[in-house]
Amino acid sequence: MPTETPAGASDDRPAGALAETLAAIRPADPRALAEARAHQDRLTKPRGSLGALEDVAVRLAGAAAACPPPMPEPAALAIFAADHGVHARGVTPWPQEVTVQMVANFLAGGAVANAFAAQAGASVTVVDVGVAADLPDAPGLRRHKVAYGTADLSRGPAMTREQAVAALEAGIAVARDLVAAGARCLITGDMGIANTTASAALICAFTGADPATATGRGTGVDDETHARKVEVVREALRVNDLPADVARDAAPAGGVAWSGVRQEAALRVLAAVGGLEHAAIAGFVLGGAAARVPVILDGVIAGAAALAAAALHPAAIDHCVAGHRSAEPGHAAALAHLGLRPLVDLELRLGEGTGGLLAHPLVCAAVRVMHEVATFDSAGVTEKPV
Ligand SMILES: Cc1cc2ncn([C@H]3O[C@H](COP(=O)(O)O)[C@@H](O)[C@H]3O)c2cc1C
Ligand SMILES: O=C(O)c1cccnc1
Repeated sequence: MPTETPAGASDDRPAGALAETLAAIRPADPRALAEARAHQDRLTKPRGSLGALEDVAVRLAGAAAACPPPMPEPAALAIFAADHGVHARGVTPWPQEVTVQMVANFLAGGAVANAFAAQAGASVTVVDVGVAADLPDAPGLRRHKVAYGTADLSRGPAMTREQAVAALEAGIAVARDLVAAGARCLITGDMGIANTTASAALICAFTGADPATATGRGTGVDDETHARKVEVVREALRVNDLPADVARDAAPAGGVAWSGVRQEAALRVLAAVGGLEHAAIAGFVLGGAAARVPVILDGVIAGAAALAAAALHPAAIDHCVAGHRSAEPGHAAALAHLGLRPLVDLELRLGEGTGGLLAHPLVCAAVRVMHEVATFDSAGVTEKPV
């Protein structure tokens, strides 16, 4: 993995599917945004009375470059599964084999994500990007294994640059295929024991947050394990030479145009402290954005991955909706940095895509208003005097 990037060297820009996807991403369309805002104000309701749902509908109009935007259904959930070398540091009480066991559970339809997906009418695809075991064939399983888990991010880079790019491109391919199969809304999901540690490290590197504030209790670790987890995140940032100025390099700065240097910094951070599922989710976000299909982000793992996607191309976030805010403290930091307001806040701390799935009916309702609600003119309702 390159540790230094010659400034502006175009040869170091990502090539292949990643480069093509980045080149295809367009920011929110200003005309559709303005039209959607104006349309909201003509509907038979007091201005602003649908609160954050109005913002969601306007956001999706900008993303689709169409007013009203297409209904975001059917939805497709992709659960990206991978293992983590940092598991060896005792950052979670759960054995690593729970990752592969939960993959089997998803495929059998027995997880919370399956129940919520059934409720939302969403399809479920499980993607092996880096589970530390071989999986038998099963309907609904996609194989994109890049490695049998990452290396320990507290001892050195978790991935090589090539592995990070391969996982990004796996996520891009999954998004492309789900859209080709008819999905009009993508929902991110994850499974990977120990992945809240990698999430915290990514959030610190991309936002400059301190490990003590960004590192949470994940599946519910005790005080002693939490203290160790914070130290492991600190070590990861030190060992991988990721001080606060790396975050400045890699993070989107208010819509500033992206550059090869920024992309290299983003790839370096992602490879150093990310998981294979984080890279794949970042690619999934980029793939949805390139296809102008909205992406509902799940919890802290998705938030960390979206920071990587934003660093690769800030406009990708124009196509995202934050499904919920997880109980993990780093998630709030990630959402604030991305400028995203979560739709649901139910103290969930599960992952798998559960928070994204719960938000899907809200996103649909917000868009349906744009399609079906009468205007003051069409319904003959008197507006309040100005
Ligand atoms: C049975 C079970 C099901 C899960 N489904 C999602 N996660 C969530 O918990 C894990 C992250 O927490 P930590 O960093 O503390 O290990 C991830 O696998 C995440 O998807 C689960 C965790 C468990 C144990
Ligand atoms: O925010 C999440 O998605 C989350 C939190 C704790 C454990 N697993 C996932």
